[in-house]
Amino acid sequence: MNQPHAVCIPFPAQGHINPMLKLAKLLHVRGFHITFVNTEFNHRRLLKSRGPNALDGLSSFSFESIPDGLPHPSREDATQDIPSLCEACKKSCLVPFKDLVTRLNDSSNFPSITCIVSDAGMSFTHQVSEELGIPNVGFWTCSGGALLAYIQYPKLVLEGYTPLKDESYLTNGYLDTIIDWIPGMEGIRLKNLPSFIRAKVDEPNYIVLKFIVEEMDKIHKFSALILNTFDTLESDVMKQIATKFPAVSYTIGPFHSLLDNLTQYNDLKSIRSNLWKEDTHCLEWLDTKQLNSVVYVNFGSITVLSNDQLVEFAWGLANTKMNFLWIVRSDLVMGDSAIFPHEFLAEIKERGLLGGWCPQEQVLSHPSIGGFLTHCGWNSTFESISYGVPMLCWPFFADQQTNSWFNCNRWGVGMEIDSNVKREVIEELVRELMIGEKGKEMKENALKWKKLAEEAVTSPNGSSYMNFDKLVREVLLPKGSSLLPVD
Ligand SMILES: O=c1ccn([C@@H]2O[C@H](COP(=O)(O)OP(=O)(O)O[C@H]3O[C@H](CO)[C@@H](O)[C@H](O)[C@H]3O)[C@@H](O)[C@H]2O)c(=O)[nH]1
Repeated sequence: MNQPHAVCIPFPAQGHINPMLKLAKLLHVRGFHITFVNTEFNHRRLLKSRGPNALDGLSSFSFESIPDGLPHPSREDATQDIPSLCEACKKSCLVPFKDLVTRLNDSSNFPSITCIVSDAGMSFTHQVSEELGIPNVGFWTCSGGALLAYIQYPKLVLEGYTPLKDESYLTNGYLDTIIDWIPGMEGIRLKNLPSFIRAKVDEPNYIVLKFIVEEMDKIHKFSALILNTFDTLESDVMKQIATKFPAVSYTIGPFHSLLDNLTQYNDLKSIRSNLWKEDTHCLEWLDTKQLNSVVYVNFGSITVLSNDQLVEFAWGLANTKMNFLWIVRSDLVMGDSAIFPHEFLAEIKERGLLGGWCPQEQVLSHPSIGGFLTHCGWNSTFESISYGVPMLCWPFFADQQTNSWFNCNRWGVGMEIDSNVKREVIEELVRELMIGEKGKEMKENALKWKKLAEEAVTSPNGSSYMNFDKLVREVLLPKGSSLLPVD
């Protein structure tokens, strides 16, 4: 069998699994046999949310799982603790991953493995790649801007900007310091860099800070780096990134639009990666609403709120008297389930819909959605940009602060909410987003980016379309392998 075979391994969290699955589908459409590797915990969750046969039935696209090394969690429907996951993946995944790759390679049921496509945060895959002689291509799931920011971390540590010495640095104006030595990100402040900059040595985020510094040190080992972004959106940043890496970076986003343009993709549509059960009733509800009249609220898969914050958001939204769809994940509220005041539930009856998890791309592309109140995870940000939806940004952690800065300061599609959330501010900003002058301007900019995103994935000259073709031919495909034509 000389079919090329890619083993795709995401970092085990929703915001990494989703784009990796899309990348795997893109490769499958080009003729690759795919093995997609989840952790056992996430594999179980997928089968629970999508049904026991959800991952069967497609030839040349199989799912495998490896243990993550963490103790059995108290709940199966919640995101695992991120610092613990970072440590566990580093310690526990190498051996089972190597065993899996060896077993697949020795089996006559599968074509030989021709490349590993690894999340850039799963650097143990380098050892497997080196020992078994299989090329390893990295997938960076955040924006180019976030990559450029994270590349600065070793220098920020060396020069004493981080970890913070004590609590007082969070409030004494220190985080407003402008960092003027990152070309491509002029004007950015410490507080707009990925949030781990705020870590103190005695807190869990320091584990993530250390993890990132170590991973950044190894990122140059990948034979190429893939990004879910497009050239015109991040041209300055991508020019800087090109000077930092010997390996070429391939910007091939938006993945979902590139996929939608490929007719062979239809066969793959049933494979989805949501770890929570999707509620599609919201789409029918959206059908009953007018054009651009609904605020969509979703904080992704990791953000947690205190119940007080939840209540401030709730009343802020209710007081606008506007329609809204709010996805309240079962683990959104810290340590408990969400408790909404009865008066709030009565007040929003006709115009507010609460759900547990939704098909986000279908929601964002629905004509009744006028704005998105988001935590600015890169997938949500990029999906919003590519569907032409302006944003109200409440960055929670990681790269979200940086994405919010780009939304508000470079792309003209966002306004930021202070982390100390107050209902009056939410009410005012939601109104501005939906019916204000600034909102109109942001909508126009978002539609401009949507058009540019569509151009990027269009055959034959779109930058992402061409980059994907180059990635397959120049990096992923071994010499002499067959390649399916793209339509
Ligand atoms: O109800 C929902 C909520 C989310 N999603 C999808 O889930 C993904 C969520 O990803 P993202 O918006 O990036 O948020 P997080 O889950 O928080 O993502 C993590 O991973 C991202 C990529 O590395 C980082 O940018 C974030 O900061 C990090 O928190 C997206 O594809 C959404 O379309 C749904 O389909 N339905």
